[in-house]
Amino acid sequence: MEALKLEQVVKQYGEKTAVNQISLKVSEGEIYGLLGANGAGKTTTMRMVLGLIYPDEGKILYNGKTFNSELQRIMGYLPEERGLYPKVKISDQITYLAQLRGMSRSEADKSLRYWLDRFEVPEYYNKKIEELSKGNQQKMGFIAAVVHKPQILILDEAFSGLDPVNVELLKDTVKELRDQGTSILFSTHRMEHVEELCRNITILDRSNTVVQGEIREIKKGYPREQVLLRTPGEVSGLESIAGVTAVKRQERGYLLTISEIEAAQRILQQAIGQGEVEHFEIKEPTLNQIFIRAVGESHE
Ligand SMILES: Nc1ncnc2c1ncn2[C@@H]1O[C@H](COP(=O)(O)OP(=O)(O)OP(=O)(O)O)[C@@H](O)[C@H]1O
Repeated sequence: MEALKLEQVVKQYGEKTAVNQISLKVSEGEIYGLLGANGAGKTTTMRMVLGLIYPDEGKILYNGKTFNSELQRIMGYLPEERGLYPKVKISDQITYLAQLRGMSRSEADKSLRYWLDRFEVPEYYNKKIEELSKGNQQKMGFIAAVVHKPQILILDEAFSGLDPVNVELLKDTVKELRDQGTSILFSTHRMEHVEELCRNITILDRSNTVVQGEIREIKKGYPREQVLLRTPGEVSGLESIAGVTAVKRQERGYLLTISEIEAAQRILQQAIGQGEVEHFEIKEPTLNQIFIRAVGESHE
């Protein structure tokens, strides 16, 4: 049974449909990517899952059951905008939040100390949020979302404002939580993070689902139209090969765009005919390219 299941969920704000019939399933121990352009309906969907707002139509099921207030104990949320109070001591507010979600004071304190140690900032225990940098505030928001060991974790732009070292730290943490069985609904505009973390995704565009499924399968449905060629020297005549529509010179070779897969063999032959080939690759489309294409197409 899925930890989280949305069936044909609709949310209206007056005349405006913010989310139009979204359906998706998140298994136990899965990171599920919820993607979309600005205003596509991601935050609205997450807020419905959290029970902060109610769907106008459709169903949301948690381990097969509909929402009840007890469920708040098993859910954790890192909102896109910071949700912690700037002037309250970190230990006070995070242990308070954990207690609201069913932990005892001492369990909450132990869990907070574990996370502060894990992020190598035990000294933040006595600090206020306003005393921290933006990135470190984001890390405290993350701790507030996971301190009570939620089974369902909702992360809205979890890595925004973090430097590359902290992005890696949080990514590793998210993977670890997944491996421990947490079901994670993950929203971001950074496609490379989705490629690394998620198996299944939904791409929303202006409240509608435009792409859905396993990333590996989705990619098979898009043509492979880029060829990477690395050669020590120059290769002439690439532009005039049949099926080649663009040639970009790169640091150590070329990135070519092709309109038919047969053009790839012709490129390879042309390059071999003129000397050594260090690397040749027909690239599968990136999620970034798929996103731009899917969202672009739905606007046409
Ligand atoms: N409280 C509200 N009242 C009226 N309209 C709303 C409300 N909240 C969201 N909307 C509208 O619903 C649509 C979806 O918004 P939502 O915040 O879910 O998008 P999003 O995908 O999270 O966008 P972003 O990537 O910019 O965070 C938008 O058109 C937004 O203007």
